[in-house]
This record gives sequence, C-alpha cells and structure tokens, in this order.
Amino acid sequence: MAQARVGLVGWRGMVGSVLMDRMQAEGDFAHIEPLFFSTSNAGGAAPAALAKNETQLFDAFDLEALKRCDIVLTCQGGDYTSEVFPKLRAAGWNGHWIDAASTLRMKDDAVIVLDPVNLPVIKNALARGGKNWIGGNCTVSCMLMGVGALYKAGLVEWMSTQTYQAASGGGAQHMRELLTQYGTLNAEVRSLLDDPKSAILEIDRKIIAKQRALSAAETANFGVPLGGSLIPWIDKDLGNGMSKEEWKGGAETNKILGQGEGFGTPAVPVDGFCVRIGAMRCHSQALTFKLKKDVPLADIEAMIAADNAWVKVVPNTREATIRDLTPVATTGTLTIPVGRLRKMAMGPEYLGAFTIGDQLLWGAAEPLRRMLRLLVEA
Ligand SMILES: NC(=O)C1=CN([C@@H]2O[C@H](COP(=O)(O)OP(=O)(O)OC[C@H]3O[C@@H](n4cnc5c(N)ncnc54)[C@H](OP(=O)(O)O)[C@@H]3O)[C@@H](O)[C@H]2O)C=CC1
Ligand SMILES: N[C@@H](CC(=O)OP(=O)(O)O)C(=O)O
Repeated sequence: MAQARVGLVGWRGMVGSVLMDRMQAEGDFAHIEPLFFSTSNAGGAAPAALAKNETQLFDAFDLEALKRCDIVLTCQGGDYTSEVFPKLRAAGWNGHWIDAASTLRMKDDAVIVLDPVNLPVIKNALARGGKNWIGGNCTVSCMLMGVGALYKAGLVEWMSTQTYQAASGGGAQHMRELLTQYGTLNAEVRSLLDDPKSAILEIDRKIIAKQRALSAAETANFGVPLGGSLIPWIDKDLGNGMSKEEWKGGAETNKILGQGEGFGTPAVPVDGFCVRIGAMRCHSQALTFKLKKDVPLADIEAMIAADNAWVKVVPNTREATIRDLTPVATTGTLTIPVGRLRKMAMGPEYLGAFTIGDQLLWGAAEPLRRMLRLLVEA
C-alpha cells in the first residue's frame, strides 16, 4: 500500500505524543499521507512538522472525513472507540483500525498486536482479511516482550505475576498527582531533613500523618495516597476477587499467543496480583514460572536473549541488577531487561524472573506503530 491515507486520532495525548515521536524517529511519515483528527479543535492547524498535504485538523467524529482514510490509528481512548468505531463500520468503511484502547481487544475479529511475539497470528489474520488491530494491555505486552521465548518454546505450564505498575498507566493526571504528593510530603519534613540530628521517627510520624491527611484534590486521581505507599488494585473490580488488570494478564497473554478459547488449544494459566507503585512510566513484574520440564538456566537465558532485538538478559548479580534492572534505567528506552533469572526453591522446574518495560513505548505506542508499518509495507 503506497502512501496510504492514515487518520491519526489522539496524537497529542500522552500515548499519542510518544507515538508521534517514534513515528518521526523511524521515518514512518515518509510512507503515509497523514490526516490529523481532533475531538476539540477541528479546523485548527495540523502539527506543521508532521503534516504533508492535509494541513487542517479534521473533526474526529466526522464519519465522512474518517471514511477517507485507508487506516485509522487512534490513541484517543475507549470512549472514543465505543462511540465512533461501530458507526464507522456501519457506514461501510472497510479500512484498517489500529487502536490503543482496550475496548475491542477481546472481540473475535480483533487481533492484539505485538509483532515480535505474535507475527504469525497477525499474518494469519491479515490473510483472512482482518481489519482490527488492537494494542495489548501494557503489562502484558511488556512481559511478553521479555519472556515470550518461553511461551514460544511451549515451556510454560503456568505463570504467576506480581506487578509493580507505574503511575502513567492511569494517564498524565496520575503522574502529576504522584509528584504533587511527593512534593507535599517532602515539604512537610524539609526542615527536619535539613537537620542531620533530627529524629527519624519524628519524620516518620509527620509523614504518615500528612499522607492520611492529604486533601481530596491531592488524591483525586488515585483516590488514596500513592507517594510513599502502594495500591494493590488496578482497574475494575470483577466481583470475583480479581481486578480487571489481573484478568487481562491471563486473557490477553493467551489471545496474543493465539491459544486458548477460540483457538482450539489449551490456555496457559496466568494469574497474580497487579499493584500500583510510585514509579513514573515503567511497569515492572516479578514472574514465577512452572516449566513443563527442567531446562538448564543457561539455556533459558540464551533462549530469552535470542528472542528479539530489544530484550536484554541482566546477569543475576546485585551489581548488574541495581544498575540495569530498574525503571530509572529503562524509562524512555525500548530495551526490555529481564533479570533475577534463577531456579526457585520449589524445584528445578520453577523459574523466577524479573522484567521491566516502558509502558508508553512497548506497553502502548510501539506495537501500534509497528502494525501501521506492517500494513503500509504489505
Ligand atoms: N496511559 C496509558 O498508559 C495507556 C493508555 N492507553 C489508551 O490510550 C488512551 C489515551 O491515553 P493517554 O494518551 O494517556 O490520554 P491523554 O489524556 O493524554 O490524551 C487523550 C486526549 O485528550 C485530549 N486532551 C485534552 N487536553 C489535553 C492536553 N492538555 N494535552 C494533550 N491532550 C489533551 C486530546 O484529544 P484532542 O486532541 O482530540 O483534544 C488527547 O488525544 C487511553 O484512554 C487508553 O485507551 C493504552 C495503553 C496505555
Ligand atoms: N491499566 C493499565 C494502563 C492501561 O491503559 O491498560 P489498558 O490498555 O489495558 O486499559 C495501568 O493502569 O497500568
């Protein structure tokens, strides 16, 4: 498809901005004719640095304008998808829809795209006329970029994941709120911190009192303090003891890999706890695998390291771990470090691992960008 007309919706949001940066960095705009859409500023100017022939912003709810596109790529969010996608399809539009929102992910006619992991699933769907390409949950995508090799090799009997998810997963306002909370807490004890002789338990008392007294405005997004604390629940309450984020871990992992319900193969059980922590934009995860057989650790490390161009095995030493296996080391990069690889005390088939990913890159923008590129180069 040469110079496909691509409608970009949500391009100025947080995920959209990361996407635009990556598309520029990879020269993607050379392959497309972009049409920029807006829900708030139709008729305004499209971003001058990126626009080509279409220099005005189109109304993101204008079906006629959307119908002009061969491909629509949206990071606008689930409400937008729910509102526009069905109407656009009902209006006879048969183009490709690429979406960051979770709304359509589990639909039978949608593929969760993560091509370094599931290119065969994507190609199979393309050959069958698939048109709906949805980015996966950030935690799941980052995890599979790290340890997908074990799944591809059919080695995983089950996996349990304990996540440490960044504020960015909630959106830009959540990141701001986290930093505001940190600032409030610091201000509360600044004079005591400046005095090396001050009592740490006095600082501790003042901090917990302040955390418990944070104003409604300071907890408007998370609902409770996150700075200096954590929240072991992410997304909706499914009413069965599970959070929706935890449910996605199992459902999406299997769908991405093309296994489980609807694929005629058994699903691999994946379950655990999803926890919000005070990191900015990297999701981290401690993983426990029950492997189907005892595989030497060196073979596992080699398999993981060879799986894709972004995964990086971090030696299981203190020095390498604290240097390379942290959100601070990983943020803003496409590298997916996998470390703490070791056999666990339960037996040689039990493998532990720890992995991290930038949830705005591999967790959101990058799989969409790569799907767009696959389509325009097909
Ligand atoms: N945050 C995340 O970690 C992830 C998000 N997603 C999906 O992506 C969707 C979008 O998320 P995210 O990018 O965080 O959302 P944002 O809130 O950053 O952006 C969404 C839209 O808000 C509008 N907007 C209003 N005010 C501003 C402003 N000051 N700056 C920028 N945009 C503004 C823009 O639309 P307009 O230009 O039309 O006014 C923009 O496209 C989510 O709803 C979710 O479905 C998926 C994976 C991860
Ligand atoms: N739920 C994720 C972010 C996200 O947007 O997930 P999803 O794309 O599955 O809705 C988090 O809060 O960290």
